[in-house]
Amino acid sequence: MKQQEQALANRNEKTLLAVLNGKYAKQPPIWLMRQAGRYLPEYLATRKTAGSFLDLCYTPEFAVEVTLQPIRRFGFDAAILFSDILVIPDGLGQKVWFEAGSGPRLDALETLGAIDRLKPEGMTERLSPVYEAVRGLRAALPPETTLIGFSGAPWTLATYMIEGGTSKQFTRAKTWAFSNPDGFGKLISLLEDAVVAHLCAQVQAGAEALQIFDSWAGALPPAALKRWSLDPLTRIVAVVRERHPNVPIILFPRGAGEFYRDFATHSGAQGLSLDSGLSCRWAAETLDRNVVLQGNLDPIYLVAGGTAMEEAALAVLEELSGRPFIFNLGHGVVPETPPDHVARLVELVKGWSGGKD
Ligand SMILES: Cc1c2[nH]c(c1CCC(=O)O)Cc1[nH]c(c(CCC(=O)O)c1C)Cc1[nH]c(c(CCC(=O)O)c1C)Cc1[nH]c(c(C)c1CCC(=O)O)C2
Repeated sequence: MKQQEQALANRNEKTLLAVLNGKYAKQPPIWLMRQAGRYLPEYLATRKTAGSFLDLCYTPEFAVEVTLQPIRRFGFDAAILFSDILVIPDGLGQKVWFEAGSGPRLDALETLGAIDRLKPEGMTERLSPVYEAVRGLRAALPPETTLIGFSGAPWTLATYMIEGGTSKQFTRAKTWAFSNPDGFGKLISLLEDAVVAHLCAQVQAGAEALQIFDSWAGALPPAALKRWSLDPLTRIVAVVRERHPNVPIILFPRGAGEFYRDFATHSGAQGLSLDSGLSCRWAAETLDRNVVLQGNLDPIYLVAGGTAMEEAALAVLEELSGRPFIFNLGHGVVPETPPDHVARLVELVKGWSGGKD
């Protein structure tokens, strides 16, 4: 191939997809959880025009715009659809709203009987603006940028639905799970189907890779973590992969600790997103080499910036880059993050030359 054509082909190759399919890249691709959001002045401006947070999620034109903002600014290798995990309960007919300062609020499920009032039929129709945004993004994104669709995991969604919002102890959700596992299992099973439907609809609209967030996996003790996080996610991966064998799936079982080993060997996922609590060296040495690792800089290093951030990012690169790897944070970008620090991080990862040939 002539040099010019080769350069063009390389430019159009989606590095992140190639890595998720097991290809080693000397320089790892980079994207960040919550790369769109309140740390960007342009997000705050769009947010003001859009009305409520859910209006922003459900207006394809605005959702496309805020998804593209961090791509324009930083040239990340992937765009993650701008939406929220709580569109699933909203689409199931449970009331969801966002209050400034106190995070998401839901009309909590008070009894197991409330599960029967959820409306799984018609959910994807109600969420059609989300899929419309995915379609718009595929048309708007540069050819080298991978489009990631996402969903919350059944356990994490169940915590919000039962607690009525964010929780510290998860007393109500865990009490249901521990004292009436059969009844609680009905909710998890309904959510498994909803997650599969939501992910497949995103793929049909053009999502090229998927990430499932189990943000509160770490709140469960071992036997419950297996039953309510690992097992449902394994079933979801199997069904989605059967329908869409070429779409890689990344799981993020935040706080799952040594269970990351089981996620690597048993879930069937192509990628595993590491939280910041895990040692990169431990992960590199322990986790099955068939799974692509993603992570895991502590997001507060991005607030600190300077040499502290640079040294921590280099340590992640050095310890994880010997295998197919995607640079990311261990959790989402926080609103206090100066955008300049993000620019510096991207420059550092893109300019890194320590990877093995
Ligand atoms: C648990 C969870 C939620 N939402 C999400 C998770 C899983 C990841 C994680 O653990 O953080 C996932 C999520 N939420 C959002 C995205 C968009 C894509 C991206 O990552 O850029 C994604 C992938 C936008 C958002 N979701 C939310 C915002 C802030 C809302 C605003 O603009 O006022 C954004 C940009 C609101 C939200 N939504 C949720 C919470 C707890 C909050 C309030 C906390 C906060 O304010 O950061 C639920």
